[in-house]
Amino acid sequence: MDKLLIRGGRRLHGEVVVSGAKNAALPELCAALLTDQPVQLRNVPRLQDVATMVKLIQNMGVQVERGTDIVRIDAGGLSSPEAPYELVKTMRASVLALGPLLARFGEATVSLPGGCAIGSRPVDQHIKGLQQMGAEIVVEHGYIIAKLPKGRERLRGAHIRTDMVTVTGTENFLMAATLAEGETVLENAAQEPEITDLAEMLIAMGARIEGHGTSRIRIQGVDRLRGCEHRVVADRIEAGTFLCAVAATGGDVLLRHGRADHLEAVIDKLREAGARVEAVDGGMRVSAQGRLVAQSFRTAEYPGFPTDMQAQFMVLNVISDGPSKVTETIFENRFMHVNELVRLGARIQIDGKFAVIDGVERLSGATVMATDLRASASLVIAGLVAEGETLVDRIYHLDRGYDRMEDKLRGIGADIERIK
Ligand SMILES: CC(=O)N[C@H]1[C@@H](OP(=O)(O)OP(=O)(O)OC[C@H]2O[C@@H](n3ccc(=O)[nH]c3=O)[C@H](O)[C@@H]2O)O[C@H](CO)[C@@H](O)[C@@H]1O
Ligand SMILES: C=C(OP(=O)(O)O)C(=O)O
Repeated sequence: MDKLLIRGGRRLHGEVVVSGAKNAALPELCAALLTDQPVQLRNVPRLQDVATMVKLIQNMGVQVERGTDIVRIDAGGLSSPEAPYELVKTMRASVLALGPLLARFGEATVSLPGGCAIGSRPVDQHIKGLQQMGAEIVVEHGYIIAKLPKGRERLRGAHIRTDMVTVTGTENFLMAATLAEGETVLENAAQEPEITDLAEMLIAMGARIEGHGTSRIRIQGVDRLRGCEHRVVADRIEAGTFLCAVAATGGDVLLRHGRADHLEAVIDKLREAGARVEAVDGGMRVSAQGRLVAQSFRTAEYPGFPTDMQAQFMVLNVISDGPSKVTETIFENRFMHVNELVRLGARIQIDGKFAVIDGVERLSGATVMATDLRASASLVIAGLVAEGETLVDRIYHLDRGYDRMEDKLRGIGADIERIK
């Protein structure tokens, strides 16, 4: 199992190119299932999750060609609308195949993603919404088995209001609705930039969508969609992770392609903490020196503070002046980095969804274990500031969602190496 060895204490300087967003590329690979024509995605990040999604759709009979950051998908010959457990178990986003398969083929069998480290993560809202669109769905033997009633050829438009804001739920409905009969209205829709990016891709395929990027999306179903070319939006969470890394170590880095307008909640907190972050031509620039001031925050749906940035920002609080309180409102079990940070010298108390942090003067390197994707990123940042050597174990979590993170960090001066 690969590990990362980090010798902390280096300031970061230079330029990093931000990759395409994992959370846009994954639904967009599934959106390609909506048409029998070729789709070309550019700026696709090189991640384990993308490789898993490619395997998943290839397993359905879809042709996929991969270049460095280009993926060509031809779902013209899709023969088996099924997502088996072996492929779904490592990646919850596989549930995104459900909406497109149902919409185009009138049937889909997708393994339940199951629980994962950060929380229970049910998909009840996905199922309820697709049922409202006329699908008959049973959950049997760990699989969501969905089909249209006899005599029906297409899903039908519906008015869907989910109990909570759900990102992949909104994406499933959005994709399903493009080929449904009539109008679908999504209320309480997620507003994440990845939803907007997916909607733009679908529009390029011929879909009729309005209101994406707001909490109310309207979709008029069309008979068929065509192929398209689409560039995946920059990964705001990868960019945010680098912002936190530079703020923690000190230094000055240009994040090429980074979108400051997608990270306002994080950037506001970084500025209040004492870092400089500015949007510049073609990206954003971050610089920091000396100790920062810890910032309390609570996670929320976009445009609030992203839960996917909670662990990384917490490291900043750990080594900044003053007490702070972090409230995790989206997932019930997303503080697993805390015990590992404590092993590096952090002072953090958890009480349910609250973490109370007392800034310390320094962290000291140790062996720590990554437990999920963003927890891994937070341990890497902690390793960059800790004195001595930090060994981050189980980085397969990190590889799920970061495109060559250690190469990018080394490129801006970090002392970090992968140990096989
Ligand atoms: C591939 C992808 O895009 N993943 C992102 C997506 O995950 P994902 O789409 O899985 O997260 P959701 O937005 O659906 O989850 C939000 C909350 O709703 C709950 N819920 C959701 C659906 C459902 O049917 N029932 C239910 O109870 C979840 O357990 C969670 O508490 O949004 C999360 C929240 O921003 C991010 O952390 C993930 O990185
Ligand atoms: C939780 C995350 O991803 P996923 O929904 O794919 O597990 C994440 O990207 O931080």
